[in-house]
Amino acid sequence: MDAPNQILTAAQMRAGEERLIADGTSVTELMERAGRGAADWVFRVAAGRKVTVLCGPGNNGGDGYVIARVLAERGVPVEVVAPRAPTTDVAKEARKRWGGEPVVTARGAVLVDCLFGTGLSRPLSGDLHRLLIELSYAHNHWIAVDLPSGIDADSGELLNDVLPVYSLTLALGAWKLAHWMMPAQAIMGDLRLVDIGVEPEEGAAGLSERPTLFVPERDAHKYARGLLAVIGGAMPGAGVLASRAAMHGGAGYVKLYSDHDGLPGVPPDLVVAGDPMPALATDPRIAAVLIGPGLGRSEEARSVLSWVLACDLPTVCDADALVLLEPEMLEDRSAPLVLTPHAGELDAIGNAFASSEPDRLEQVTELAEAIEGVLVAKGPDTIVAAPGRPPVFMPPAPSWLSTAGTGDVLAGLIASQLAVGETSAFQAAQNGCWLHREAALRAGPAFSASGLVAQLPAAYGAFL
Ligand SMILES: NC(=O)C1=CN([C@@H]2O[C@H](COP(=O)(O)OP(=O)(O)OC[C@H]3O[C@@H](n4cnc5c(N)ncnc54)[C@H](OP(=O)(O)O)[C@@H]3O)[C@@H](O)[C@H]2O)[C@H](O)CC1
Ligand SMILES: [K+]
Repeated sequence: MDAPNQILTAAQMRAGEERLIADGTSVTELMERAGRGAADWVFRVAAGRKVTVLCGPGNNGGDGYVIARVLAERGVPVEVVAPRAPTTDVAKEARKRWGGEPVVTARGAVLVDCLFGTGLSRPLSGDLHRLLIELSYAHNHWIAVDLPSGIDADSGELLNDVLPVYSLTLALGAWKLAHWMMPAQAIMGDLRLVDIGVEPEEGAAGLSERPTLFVPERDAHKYARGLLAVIGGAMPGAGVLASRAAMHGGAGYVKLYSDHDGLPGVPPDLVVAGDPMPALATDPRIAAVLIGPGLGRSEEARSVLSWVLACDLPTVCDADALVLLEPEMLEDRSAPLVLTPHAGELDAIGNAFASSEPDRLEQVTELAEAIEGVLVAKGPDTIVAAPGRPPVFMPPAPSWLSTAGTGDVLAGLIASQLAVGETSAFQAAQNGCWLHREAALRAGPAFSASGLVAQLPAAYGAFL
C-alpha cells in the first residue's frame, strides 16, 4: 500500500514515526511539518477570521502551538486555550516558540481541536469535555487536528457520548483506522491528509483505490464477457433486482434461475430459466454464480446452497446464503468465493465459523482467512478483506443507500464483476462497491433500489 493510501493503527503510526527519528529526523522537525501542514489548511478556512486553537497536554497539543505560531506569523488573529500544560519536551518547546499567553476561553470563527490525538486513552474528563463542547458552540467552523478529541484511534469508538461534528479533519502523516470507521467517521467532516514523510508500513490496511473498469474487446461476444447465473429462491423479487443490477455491472449475459410463475419486474432482456442444476453442473460458459438474495432459509434452500457451492464455480453468497452457510459447504472448493454480509450476517458467519473476535476489523480479517475467500463487510464503513493481504476500506457512500434492496444490487454488481473475470475476486468485490457508491452519488436523495439500478450505466462510465 503506498503511503498516502495506508491506514495505520496508533501503534503502527508510532513505529513509522520512530523509524523516521532513527533515520535522523527529529521529533521537533516532525511536529513542525505536521503543524505547518495543518496550518496551511486552517489558514485557508479562516480567510482572515479569528481562530481559536485548543491545546492539550501531549504532542497533539504541541501541533496546536505550532499552528498558532504559524497563523500568527501570517497575520491571522489567533488565541490559544490550554486547559492542561504541555507534558512532553517537544510540546513544551513548541509552546515556548509560540510565546503567547493562553486564555481561559474564546470565541471566534474557526475552532482548531488539538486537545488529543492518537494518545487519548480514556474518555474526556468532565471539565475538558465541557470546554470542548462550549468552544464548539462559540465557533462556526470546526477543524480536528489528526483526530477529533474523544475517539479511539483504532476502533473508531466515541469515548464520550456527545462530541462536536467537525467540518474538516486533518490526518497527520497517515490515515488512522478511526478516520474510516464508524461511528467516528460520521463526525470527521471532510478528510485531508498532511504529509510529514511517513513511509509505507508493512501489512497496513489501506484505502481502496478508484479502479478503471473493463471495456469489451472489439471482437467480444456475450459469453466472452462472462455469463452470470443468479439463483432465485422463495422471495423472487430480490433475485430479479440483483440480476437487473448485474446486467449493468460488466457481465455479458445474466441468467436468472427461478421456478416461480409470474416473476415480478422481469425486464424483457433478462433471461429466466428453471432448474439451475443441470446448467451449473455442465455448462462451461457459466463464469460465476450469485446465490442468496431472496433464497429463503428453508431446508430446501440449504440444500440448494450446498449443491451450488459444491459446483466449485466462482460464487458470490449474499443475504440468506450467509445465514445458511456452514464450514462443511466450503470444503473441497478451490474457485473464488465472495461473501457480502451486513453486520448481522457477519455475526452469523462468525458463529458458524467459531470466531468470537470482538474488533470488527480483526473479525473481518480472521473470517476471510477462515473461508479462504473474500469478505465484503458492508455498511456505512465497508471493509473488503481477503486471505494473506491487508484489508481495504471503501470510501464512504451516501447514507441514502440505507434502503431495502440496495444489498441485492451490490451483490449483483460484485457477481457481475466476478463473471467478467478480468481481475481477482478481491478486486472484483471492490469494483462492485465502487459502482454501487457511484450510482448512489448519481441517484440523488431518497432513491429506491430501482433508482440505483437506473444509474448504473452512467456509473460504469465514470470508471472507463
Ligand atoms: N506520530 C507522529 O508521527 C506524529 C504525531 N504528532 C502528534 O502527536 C499526537 C500524539 O501525541 P501523544 O503525545 O502521543 O498523544 P496526545 O497528544 O493525543 O495525548 C496524550 C497525552 O494525553 C494524556 N491523556 C490521554 N487521555 C487523556 C484523557 N482522557 N484526559 C486527560 N489526559 C489524557 C496522556 O497521558 P496519560 O498518561 O494521562 O494517558 C498524554 O499525556 C498525534 O495525534 C499527532 O497529533 C506530532 O505532531 C509529530 C508526528
Ligand atoms: K485533536
